[in-house]
Amino acid sequence: MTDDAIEIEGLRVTRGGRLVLPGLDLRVPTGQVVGLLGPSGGGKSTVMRAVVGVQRVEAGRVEVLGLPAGHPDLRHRVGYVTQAPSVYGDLTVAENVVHFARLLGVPDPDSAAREAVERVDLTSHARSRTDALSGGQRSRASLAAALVGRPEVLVLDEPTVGLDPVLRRDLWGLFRRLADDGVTLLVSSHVMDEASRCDRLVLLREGEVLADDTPAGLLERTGAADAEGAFLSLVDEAAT
Ligand SMILES: Nc1ncnc2c1ncn2[C@@H]1O[C@H](COP(=O)(O)OP(=O)(O)OP(=O)(O)O)[C@@H](O)[C@H]1O
Repeated sequence: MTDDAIEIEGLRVTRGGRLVLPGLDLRVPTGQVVGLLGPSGGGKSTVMRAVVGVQRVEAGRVEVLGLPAGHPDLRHRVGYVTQAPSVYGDLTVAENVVHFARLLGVPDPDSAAREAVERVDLTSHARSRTDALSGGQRSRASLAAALVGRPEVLVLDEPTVGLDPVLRRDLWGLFRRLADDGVTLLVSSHVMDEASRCDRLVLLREGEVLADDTPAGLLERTGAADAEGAFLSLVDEAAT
């Protein structure tokens, strides 16, 4: 048994003829919130796709909960929310989440769905069709669909895009509560001020890990005042 929920070694991925990840090593400790940060196109989504087992990989090892990524036994244990909402527009929020609960074989789909909708703070919109929601509400509906199976690992690709500061704060509060319950979260973002909410930060640029540290450790190492400053200092350091 390992303390790492996700273990990546030597991951090499080419997409569209371009080498996106030349040989990535990464460990995500169980029960932590790990932020995957970095500029657009740096490979964050590609790493997440590899973790959920939907990315064709050229070389390397990706293990989740001690099993190869994408293993059928992981289907119920790993939740994934992409940048594109993954709910049916012609169903209500509640209907969508109940549908996913049934697909996952959750014992009491109605009450599990109610709880998941409540967790993402969408109870007041439970009876609204998701195509009538705002972008931020739709992405929270997708998150409820991912939460309903009570996954042990949650992979969230830019979950706070399009959310106002209050909802962003609330969502990070939810991530923290989930981690306190033992869930492991890998969360990507390019909003650097969200970095302080994470237990660990992985700064990814052009497929390379520039840093993998605690927020405090990162600031100490770079002497920067915030994550953005730390990131820029590491980019400069890498260029020299
Ligand atoms: N469907 C695709 N086909 C070919 N190449 C792709 C595809 N999707 C992404 N790429 C390439 O892979 C590289 C990494 O993309 P990726 O989406 O992993 O980055 P990212 O860090 O998640 O970016 P963003 O923050 O914009 O989502 C980019 O250079 C991109 O052009």
